[in-house]
Amino acid sequence: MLRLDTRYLPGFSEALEAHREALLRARESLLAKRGDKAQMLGWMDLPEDTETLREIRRYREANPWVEDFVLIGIGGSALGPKALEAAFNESGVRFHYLDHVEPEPIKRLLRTLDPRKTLVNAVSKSGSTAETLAGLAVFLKWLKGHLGEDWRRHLVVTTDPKEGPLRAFAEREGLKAFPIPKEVGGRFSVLSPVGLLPLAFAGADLDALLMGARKANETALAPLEESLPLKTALLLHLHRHLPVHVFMVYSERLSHLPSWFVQLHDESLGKVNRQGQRVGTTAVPALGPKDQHAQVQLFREGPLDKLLALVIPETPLEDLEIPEVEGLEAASFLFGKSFFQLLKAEAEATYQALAEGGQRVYALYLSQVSPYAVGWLMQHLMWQTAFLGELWGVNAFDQPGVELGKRLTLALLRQEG
Ligand SMILES: O=P(O)(O)OC[C@H]1O[C@](O)(CO)[C@@H](O)[C@@H]1O
Repeated sequence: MLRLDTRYLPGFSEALEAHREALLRARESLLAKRGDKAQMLGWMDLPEDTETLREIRRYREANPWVEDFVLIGIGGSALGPKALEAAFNESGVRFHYLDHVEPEPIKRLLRTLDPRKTLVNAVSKSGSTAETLAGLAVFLKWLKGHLGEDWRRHLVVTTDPKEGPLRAFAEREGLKAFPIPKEVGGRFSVLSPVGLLPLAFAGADLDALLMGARKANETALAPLEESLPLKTALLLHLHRHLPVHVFMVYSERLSHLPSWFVQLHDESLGKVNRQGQRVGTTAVPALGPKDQHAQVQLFREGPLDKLLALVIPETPLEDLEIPEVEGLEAASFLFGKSFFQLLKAEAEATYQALAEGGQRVYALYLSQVSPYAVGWLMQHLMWQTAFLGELWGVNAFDQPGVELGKRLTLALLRQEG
């Protein structure tokens, strides 16, 4: 269950009414593009795709020997799986992410892994991302060197169904390859095989995850008063003059979720709009309660240039009591209380303190940090982003601004010979 709380933003119901027409128009114009594959709206249908889920499960069952799972991918090809696996790994399979190009940690990882127990998953929608291909090349050499002809069983690819160098390579070598539907972009791909394959190896409850995402789809299409993503899109729209959007999550298990959201929000919405104006707000990741001891001072007394969203769980899956300690009476207010009580008190106190400090802040309450609720939350945030794209007059599904950096990197490498 996901619930929006706007208690510190009086006048929100009136604003919702005042923007009714604009919001419904934004939704209509988004949905009108749904049939056109080039519009990249395939993420809306991923929660219904039970066929792919079955195939992923079959593959997982056929490979019970996996103890280490190396995901080579970057951006949308790694952030979603990382966020969910960190929260819901039940299997004990160890996950390693090659979403960087720093040589030392790669060499350290290779020294610790047993190739016979390692499955490498190269993930790239385009199939041509430099960081990913570099990592793949190193792991390929390592697998071949240790396993000889058996290396193919240890490499699985997730990429475009037909195009790109990675697809061509998988076909040439006869590798197992899962498709990322053409009409699904990287940062919207967490519920495609990009996320589902690693999560199957993590033993996460994929049915619940997809069920939660379907619930988000239902609320996205609901009448305005019940349409959670239209409401949160409006909150961001009303505050678009504030340059910073803090996304603060009160869950250690969800510590990677803010980074996933940052890519989704920034890469989708930070653009030149159809009128030639630069638009977008800068998402800042934050984790409670850790960032109470790092960023909250700034959030509370620094510039009033932020809209903050706090994600707060309402109940724990398991709780832990804080026992009494003799001689530590200074902490007696904690004794007999539970860790979740402490977490909740800190979240609520910060929520209030930020509002009283004059910041614009709202909360998204998660019934529990469960696959169902988090699947709902992630799909909800994708809808929010898509609606904002309509409201801000940008294409939320492309990323023209990253191309120049890629071209310059290639030019530099060529110059160096
Ligand atoms: O999945 P790919 O094609 O390797 O791309 C990785 C990332 O690079 C980008 O294209 C640019 O940052 C992202 O949109 C994407 O998630």
